[in-house]
Order: sequence, then C-alpha cells, then structure tokens
Amino acid sequence: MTVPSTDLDPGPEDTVSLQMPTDVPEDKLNHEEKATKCDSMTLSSAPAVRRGSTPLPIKHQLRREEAVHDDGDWTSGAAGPSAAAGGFSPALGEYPTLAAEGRPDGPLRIALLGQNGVGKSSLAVALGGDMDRTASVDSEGEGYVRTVTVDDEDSTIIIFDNWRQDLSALQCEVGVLVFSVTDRRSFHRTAQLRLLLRETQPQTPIILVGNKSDLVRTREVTAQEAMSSAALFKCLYLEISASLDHRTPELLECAVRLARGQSPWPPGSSAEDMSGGGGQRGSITSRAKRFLSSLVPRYPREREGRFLRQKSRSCHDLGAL
Ligand SMILES: Nc1nc2c(ncn2[C@@H]2O[C@H](COP(=O)(O)OP(=O)(O)OP(=O)(O)O)[C@@H](O)[C@H]2O)c(=O)[nH]1
Repeated sequence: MTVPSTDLDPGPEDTVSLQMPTDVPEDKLNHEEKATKCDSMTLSSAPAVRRGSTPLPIKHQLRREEAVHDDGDWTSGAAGPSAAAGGFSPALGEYPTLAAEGRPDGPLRIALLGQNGVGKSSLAVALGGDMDRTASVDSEGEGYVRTVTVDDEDSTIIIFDNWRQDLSALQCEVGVLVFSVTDRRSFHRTAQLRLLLRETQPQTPIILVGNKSDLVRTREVTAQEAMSSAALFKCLYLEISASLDHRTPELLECAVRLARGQSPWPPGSSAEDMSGGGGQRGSITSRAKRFLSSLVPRYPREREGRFLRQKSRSCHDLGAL
C-alpha cells in the first residue's frame, strides 16, 4: 500500500537506524533491551548534514519526546478537564485516516505493537475471539483471522500480535500501540513506536491503548497523561482490560471503522458522545454524583456551613434533611 507523506513527518533523508548494538550477547540483555531488540527496526541511514528547515532526526525527536514525558507537569493542560478515565480521547479533531484509494481489497490488517508483557497476546485473544489462529499470515507474523460485523457490514480482519520483523516492513490499516497502565516504560515505548510507524506509514490511523486498567492500585500512568499523549499522537486513546474483556469490543469496532477509512464512532455518534464529556451524559461516576446531589436539597452557602456544623453536634433536627 502506498501512502502519501505529510508535513509532520520527517523526510526520508532524516531517517536513522535504530538497532541494538550487535556486540552484546543475547543472554546479557536486560528485559527492556530485549524489548527494544524485539521491536528493532532498521529504517535508513542518517544524513551527513541537516538543514535548519528540515525536521529533527527521529532519535532527537525520541529524546525530546521522552524528556517531555519525564516532566511531571506536562500532562495537566492538553487533555482538559473532560478527560474521563477509561474514556476515549477527546482530542480527536484531526487524525490521519486512510484515503479510499489507499485501502486494500483484502483483509483489514490490525497490528498490535508494544513493549513485552503489556498484554498484546491477551488482547489479540480477546479481539480474535474463538477464531482460528494462523501460525503465519503471509509470512509476516502470527495473527488471528476472523470476520467481524461492524455497523451491519462484514469485514475480514487479521490481528497481528507478534510482529517479529523489521517494523518498516509492516503494512497495516490500523496500528494499535499498547502499553500497560502499570508500567511507565511501556508508555514511553509507545511514543517511539508511534514515530517509527509514522515514518513508514504516515497516514495509517493509530489507536493508543492503555491495558490492565483493572490493576488500579499499581497504576503508574494516569488516564489524563495518556490522553495528552494521544492528543500529541493525533490518535484515539482507549483504556481497556484485556483480561476482563473490558472495552475490547469497543476497541475492535473502532479499529475496524478506522481500517475501513471511516470515522471511529458508531454512525450518529460524535467524539463528545464517546468521550463522555458532553452535555448531561458522562461517566457512570459523574452521573451517579449528579443523581446523589439531586437528592440533597441545596442550601444557600452561608446556611450550608452552619448546617454541617450543627449536624456534627446533634441530629435532632432531621427536618433539615
Ligand atoms: N491484570 C491484568 N493482566 C493482564 C492483562 N492483560 C494481560 N495481562 C497479563 O500480563 C502478562 C503478559 O501478557 P501477554 O499477553 O503475554 O503480553 P505480551 O505483550 O503479548 O507479551 P510478549 O508476548 O512478551 O510480547 C500475562 O501474565 C497476562 O495474563 C490485563 O488486562 N489485566
């Protein structure tokens, strides 16, 4: 599939090689290095001279992006107050979609990419259902093939969950960048993967997925951080739990619609509907709060404080309730 390049992406002369040093024995690599090696990707050689007007080389962009991620305050503004945990990213104005002529006639390919252990295989099982798993799909990697019906339309999809080859050889209609919300490193890894994917497939839609949302106590990445990152990526963000099958159906539907070159939302829905930030809709928590507050009569501010103080001393005046 040939896709046009965009202004946002570095030109071909600025691409660099990102590979592990070959003199390190495999058994000496730590977990993170192995993860990097696993998704190692060779693009092309670095330029000798860089003009001021040309975009930064990828490795500089990566450093810059990681520096941004390491700053504790960077997340506060971009997502905005409506960023609801577990919701879709609200920053959905402009993100790449496949042009109609860029889409293949064959199966829609959905690639799950991310650091080791984030739950790609578990997610593939959840998305693949009980369909056949093929050991090799077009010699490109392991994947699940299944037919899904989304919006009354059938599509055959291939879900790649274990892309072992050079990432620049990957061809897919949707890239799903998976991290674990309990592992900050895996979150940073998605930034690198996003740049590498954009390098070779600038128009391929990306979905950022925070997995293991069930592990609330060990969470290291907040929903707002992830949504801010998604805003930078110009992509959707969705929090799921592959183990509990929580929100995986929504993810599948969004991925299929994007792979078809459509809006990710169900027909008739908007980004605001899906993010839970619009009007009187919203998350179950906020609706529950609204409901509970509607049960308690509203007092003028000056009486409210007195009422709370009185309540702590005595409860004889139950009529106040
Ligand atoms: N609590 C919880 N655990 C999960 C979830 N998804 C995956 N896991 C666990 O995380 C571990 C790693 O999951 P995998 O699916 O093997 O992760 P992977 O990304 O495919 O890992 P590699 O194959 O090494 O790349 C397993 O023990 C899973 O059971 C989830 O949503 N919640």
